[in-house]
Amino acid sequence: MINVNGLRKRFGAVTALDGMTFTVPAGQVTGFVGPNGAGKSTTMRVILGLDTADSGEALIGGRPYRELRNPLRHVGALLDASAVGPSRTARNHLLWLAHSQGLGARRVDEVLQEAGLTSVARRRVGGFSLGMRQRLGIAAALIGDPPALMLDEPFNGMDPEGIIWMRRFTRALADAGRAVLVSSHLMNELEDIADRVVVVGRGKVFADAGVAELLAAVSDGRVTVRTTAGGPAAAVLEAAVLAAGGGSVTPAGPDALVVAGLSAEEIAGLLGRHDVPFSELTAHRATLEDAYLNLTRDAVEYRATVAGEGR
Ligand SMILES: Nc1ncnc2c1ncn2[C@@H]1O[C@H](COP(=O)(O)OP(=O)(O)OP(=O)(O)O)[C@@H](O)[C@H]1O
Repeated sequence: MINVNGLRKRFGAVTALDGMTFTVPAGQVTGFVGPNGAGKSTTMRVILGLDTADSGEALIGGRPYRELRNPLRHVGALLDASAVGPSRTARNHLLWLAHSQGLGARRVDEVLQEAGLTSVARRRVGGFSLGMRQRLGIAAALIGDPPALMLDEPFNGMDPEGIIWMRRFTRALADAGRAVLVSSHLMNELEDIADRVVVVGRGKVFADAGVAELLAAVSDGRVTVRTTAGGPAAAVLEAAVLAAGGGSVTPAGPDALVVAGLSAEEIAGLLGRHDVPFSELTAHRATLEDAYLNLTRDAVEYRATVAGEGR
């Protein structure tokens, strides 16, 4: 588990962190979302001891990074995928890292395999695409088989196939019991992989909540019914909505109705019992992007952050 508690950090006149506080629990993907300049990278750098906070603390498994012996066995990070020397081969880069942590070549070959890099292991990193560099960054983060991982904008610059791979991989890392922190400036990148999201702006946490809870808050429970029997369907559903004490049935085009106040299961049962034919029922699914907009809708301070700090 990673604990970040009251981190403050200034760079000259810029306040990068302003009391940043959150936890990254084991077995979950925690999304770390906010606009450019919100303080995500600085937080990760402080956790990893690459930057020092002016005050507050960041703990990995209860200890600050600088107190960890063989730190890569405690936490792995994907920060800047372009940071590897271009003339090194992927395998040599990982061997060097492994040796620094008292690990051998066997572990290197394992992580190369896990990251899907075995076939290019002896190629120079200078010729790697950004996607391959991201995979190498993941292999490096995993070298010490750490219980905690931090991935800073892991989807940046990846092609669609790489994005799918990275999403599945991230999810699997958490399912295997690790604490995983994934930063992104786009909420929808975290759809289906994050269990929780920590939304940040101007160096502090703006919202910290479970994804299921966030989606439930914005889900309006509407269902679209596609049917050629619009009249009879509307009659049956309007009666049911009335009996349920609230909701609505609204025509939407020549062969569709939008129903609020009844679940898709209830609608299917009702239409079936009344022999009203239908070809499709679609429950409207709220997205994380909807949740993000809902969270930040009333926040003047946050809107100002979003509008003013794009790089
Ligand atoms: N080394 C530095 N020197 C001066 N200012 C810095 C430095 N590092 C970060 N900052 C500033 O601190 C603030 C937070 O930056 P940070 O990179 O942590 O944000 P971020 O949320 O990770 O955004 P991005 O997605 O753009 O990386 C920004 O205003 C940034 O310009």
